[in-house]
Amino acid sequence: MTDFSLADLERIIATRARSGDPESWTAKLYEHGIEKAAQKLGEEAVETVIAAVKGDDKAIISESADLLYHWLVVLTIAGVSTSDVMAELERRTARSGTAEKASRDRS
Ligand SMILES: N=c1c2ncn([C@@H]3O[C@H](COP(=O)(O)OP(=O)(O)OP(=O)(O)O)[C@@H](O)[C@H]3O)c2ncn1[C@@H]1O[C@H](COP(=O)(O)O)[C@@H](O)[C@H]1O
Repeated sequence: MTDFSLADLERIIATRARSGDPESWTAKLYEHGIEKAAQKLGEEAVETVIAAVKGDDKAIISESADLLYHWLVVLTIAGVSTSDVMAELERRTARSGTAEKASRDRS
């Protein structure tokens, strides 16, 4: 069990993104812009899917960490915060996913 949260990593990423440190992967992605960061996010998503399909728990953990890190970098560059996403997820707790999909299919 750990106390480390996505909000903690989000704060680290925000600082590192603007650090200008040549050793920082976060700064490198930030300087390249949203397309490069989004491309890395997509690659890590695919690697997570492959790990899941293989049933490789160790790889699922490692690829999920890569995925969440790159997701946070994309959010940072886009100027969207995790609390915006959490507010949307909280809003969705009011009804089930299948009910939500059914309401969209009717409209
Ligand atoms: N959590 C991460 C994190 N996860 C992944 N990565 C980097 O993301 C890059 C992924 O690149 P690649 O796709 O080439 O790597 P890969 O997928 O492992 O390689 P392949 O499987 O494709 O061969 C690597 O350089 C990883 O080191 C991360 N870089 C940084 N962080 C966090 O961000 C903080 C700041 O990092 P810097 O900005 O680098 O100082 C760190 O202290 C960490 O807390």
